Amino acid sequence: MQIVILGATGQVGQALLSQLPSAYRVLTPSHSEVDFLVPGAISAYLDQSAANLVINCVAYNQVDKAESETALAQRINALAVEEIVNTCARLHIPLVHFSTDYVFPGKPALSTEQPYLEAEAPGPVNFYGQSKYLGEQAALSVPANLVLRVSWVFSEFARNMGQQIANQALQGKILQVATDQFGSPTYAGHIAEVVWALVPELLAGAEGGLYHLSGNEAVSRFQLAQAIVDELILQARVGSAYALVATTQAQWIASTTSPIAQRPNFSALGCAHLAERLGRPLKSWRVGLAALVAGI
Ligand SMILES: NC(=O)C1=CN([C@@H]2O[C@H](COP(=O)(O)OP(=O)(O)OC[C@H]3O[C@@H](n4cnc5c(N)ncnc54)[C@H](OP(=O)(O)O)[C@@H]3O)[C@@H](O)[C@H]2O)C=CC1
Ligand SMILES: Cc1cn([C@H]2C[C@H](O)[C@@H](COP(=O)(O)OP(=O)(O)O[C@H]3O[C@@H](C)C(=O)[C@@H](O)[C@H]3O)O2)c(=O)[nH]c1=O
Repeated sequence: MQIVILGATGQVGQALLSQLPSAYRVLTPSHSEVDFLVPGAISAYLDQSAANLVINCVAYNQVDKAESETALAQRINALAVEEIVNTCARLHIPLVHFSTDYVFPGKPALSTEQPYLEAEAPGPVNFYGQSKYLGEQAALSVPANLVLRVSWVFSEFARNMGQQIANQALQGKILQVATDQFGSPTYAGHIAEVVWALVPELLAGAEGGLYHLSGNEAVSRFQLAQAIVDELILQARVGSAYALVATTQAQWIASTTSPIAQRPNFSALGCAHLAERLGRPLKSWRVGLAALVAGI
């Protein structure tokens, strides 16, 4: 079986490759080989690929910049996804695609809120979320396609918020982190595990659908950063006296000079639906902390 992974240099792409089951041959075209900004490039590549399944990890992920670079975000997160969906449908092969918690407007910033379920109405509050919403809806127009909404992804691969926090702490910088934004962190290695568990069903013709996939626990940005610092201390990478400074989103926005997009206050994802399909509970995001820190 031949699988095409688009965006294999990103953190989810690298996690998928690091756990690639030996049963599959994989093609990983580079950004320049299949540039999502070039209409027709994706279909031309997939047409000659002899793929049995496509996994799309490409995204325009810069939440703040997306507010001004709307055409770029729209092209990569929505229009290019439509092109993948149409090509996969014509070739009669399934697509695995990723969406985000930022399709939701957010609930009040309280750790006691119930995580979002798939049945709840989206309503993005920023352009990144809006473009991802259009992309996921295009993918879901074909029943064979699987869309996994993931959130606050971190890993030992590529650039991500977890690495940013760890690097700043390692440099001894004072790190101010918001206590009033809640979400569910997701370890990219766990995303890969789940994808490879579901691929055999998809290849056998099972329906895809929409599922939430996260580390199954709502925490604040501050709690996530604290967990990373605790791991740095545990691995003796920073001294035990290192302390984070609690802040609020409003203070964080006020302290930055560049324009900031609005973000949901609480966007944790509830994963019971996916756990049922997998026949096992989702793993905690905390399983990825040791790998994150060891990789820096
Ligand atoms: N990161 C996060 O916190 C979250 C991510 N997601 C979703 O998960 C999925 C995977 O994200 P993640 O792995 O973090 O993303 P990354 O930002 O780590 O990787 C993005 C990938 O897209 C590629 N890419 C960017 N622009 C183009 C283009 N014009 N043409 C072709 N390739 C391009 C990059 O290639 P190169 O590096 O070579 O330029 C890279 O391989 C995405 O759908 C994302 O929206 C959802 C929620 C949270
Ligand atoms: C870097 C930093 C962030 N923050 C807080 C404030 C702000 O709300 C939020 C922004 O951080 P980031 O820019 O890293 O996060 P952001 O880019 O908004 O992260 C999102 O990325 C996209 C791709 C997704 O799909 C989402 O699931 C989510 O992971 O974190 C701090 O409080 N202190 C800091 O030093």
